[in-house]
Amino acid sequence: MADPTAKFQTIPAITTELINLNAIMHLPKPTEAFMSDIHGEYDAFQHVLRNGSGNVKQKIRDCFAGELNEATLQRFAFLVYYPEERLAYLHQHETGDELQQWYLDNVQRLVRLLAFTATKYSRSKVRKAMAPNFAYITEELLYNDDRTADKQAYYWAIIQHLIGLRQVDAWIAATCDTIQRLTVDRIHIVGDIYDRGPAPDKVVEALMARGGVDIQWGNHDILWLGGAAGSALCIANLVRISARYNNLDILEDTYGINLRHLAQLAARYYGDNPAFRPKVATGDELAADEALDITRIHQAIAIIQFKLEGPVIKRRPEFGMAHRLLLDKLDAAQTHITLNGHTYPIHDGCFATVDPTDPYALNDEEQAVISQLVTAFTHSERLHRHMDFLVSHGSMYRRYNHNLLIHGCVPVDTAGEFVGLTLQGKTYRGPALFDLLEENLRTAYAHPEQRADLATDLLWYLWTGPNSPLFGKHDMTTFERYFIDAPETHDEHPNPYYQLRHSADFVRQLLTAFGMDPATDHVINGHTPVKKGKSPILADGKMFVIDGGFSRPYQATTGIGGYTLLDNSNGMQLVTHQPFTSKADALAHLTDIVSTKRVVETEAKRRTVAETDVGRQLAGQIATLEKRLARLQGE
Ligand SMILES: O=P(O)(O)OC[C@H]1O[C@](O)(COP(=O)(O)O)[C@@H](O)[C@@H]1O
Ligand SMILES: [Mn+2]
Repeated sequence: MADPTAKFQTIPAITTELINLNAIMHLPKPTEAFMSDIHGEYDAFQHVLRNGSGNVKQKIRDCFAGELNEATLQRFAFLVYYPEERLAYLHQHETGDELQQWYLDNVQRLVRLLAFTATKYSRSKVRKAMAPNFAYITEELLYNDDRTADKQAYYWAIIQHLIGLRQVDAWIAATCDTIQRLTVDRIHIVGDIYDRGPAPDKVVEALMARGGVDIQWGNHDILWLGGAAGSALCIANLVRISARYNNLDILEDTYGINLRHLAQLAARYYGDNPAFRPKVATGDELAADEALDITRIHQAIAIIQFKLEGPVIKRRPEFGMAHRLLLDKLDAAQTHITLNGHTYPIHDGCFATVDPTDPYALNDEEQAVISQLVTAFTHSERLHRHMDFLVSHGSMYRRYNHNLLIHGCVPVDTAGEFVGLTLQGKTYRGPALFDLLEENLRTAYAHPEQRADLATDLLWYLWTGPNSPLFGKHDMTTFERYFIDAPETHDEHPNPYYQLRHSADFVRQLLTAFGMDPATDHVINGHTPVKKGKSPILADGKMFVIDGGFSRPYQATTGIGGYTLLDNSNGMQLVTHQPFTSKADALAHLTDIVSTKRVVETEAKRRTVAETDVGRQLAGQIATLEKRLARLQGE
């Protein structure tokens, strides 16, 4: 990276920058928000993003203490969250003088709220959070006090002009956006944006527009990255999940992946099958023929998936997955399967294309379908735009200030020793395992034309491998869950990590191994929904698990609508969100999803920028500039 101090070479320039940097070091640490397992629930995610996990309302309360009644406060809060929608509503209901007064009141309020949220930041940072077109006007409003008599006329003239020139709505929308950005400075997504819910693409678009975002890849995100990287197995898995959750239109409409060939194959070989009917949210009933089409596709792609697993498992003995070869354990009639010495009946079998003498061979039509899908995935421009963002802003784990972020787990044995993957005689475990997998992911993504190389196979390993940090279980028993009743075959055997992470000693060891401070730092995980009645705070507050069920199908398990963890200058808080009904509902009734905030760690002294990773970088710049200044002064 270019040296940020390079442009300061004269005594006055260096002095000014030193004053600026030293001032920034004393500002309070900006707020970070952590969310995970969004699983395509765009509306709920947007709501949380827009209300700053409840922080925007708190800022309004603090800024206007005693001035606004509850109803006005609520309306004003919704203006900040959804300016476009609230302005459209306003234009339908107010005209003339009333409208004029509304603008005067609300523009003034927004300026005050903006000033209030901006106090934590340097002027230059605030400017960067503004829409460039309005930066000049907004700064004039922000840094002029409307209460001093001679400024008042000037201030009001700007507001009147904004109204007169019909720019006021655009200014309001831009300013609300700035307030949202300043309320939460950095957003960490701890994995699983994709699968199960309706609009992961929109979640990615929103994150791209927002900036100040980093992502830890989740196992579901890997499927889509893998798809763009040309992994047939990742594609088969994600198409299967999209069919299962009635989300195939994301593929067709959003990413331009043509499913016609798959649908034709499916119609030829498969009929209705209760095990493969799509899961549909209550109220979203499907027409019978549509449900049947999806049920057929679901079977066709599941069988392609099980077939594709064979050659990869066989060519990668180092993955240790030979026990996942299942199609060859079916009997000749394909009505029973023998696993670990037990024979189980198969229900809802759909093996019309499986040749008992060569069960992993794709027939010609299946081969054509999967080749066409791979071509479509590797050529989808929109998918690549989204995956480029996930790759450039994402990683396998991240150390950020006092937190270590990991979607799933760090694979260990029951004694808590790191375990991993042995490739060409070398075993990768702990941080080295993460680094190996990340390096290969980047290689695979950069070379979508290579489809059977180790890097591409490792993408699938990330999804389902026994020592994948993103999966965290020994087996993914998809086949057994579709076809076998016996519940013992459905066990997926979580890694011992999930027991051990309750112990503060274990978490301290992890932190040390990842180069963090075991005394002050924390681990943040997503991935495993926190069941009703269980706490997301483990290991004496050193470990947080924030998969709270943004994913609607999992809300019955968690009983809530999601968590956000906040880390600000005063400490850490856990916000619990109630299930979100719909955006229309929220807007019609101005209902926030009720959130409770629990303080989980309080700082004795307000933390400043100096105590953050950015602060450490700034300290380096200060040292460089001080040396340069001393040299110039000595000359
Ligand atoms: O709820 P479904 O659709 O049956 O999915 C269950 C499958 O999803 C997994 O839990 C992986 O997905 P998650 O990362 O969301 O946990 C598998 O371990 C399991 O086999
Ligand atoms: Mn996950």
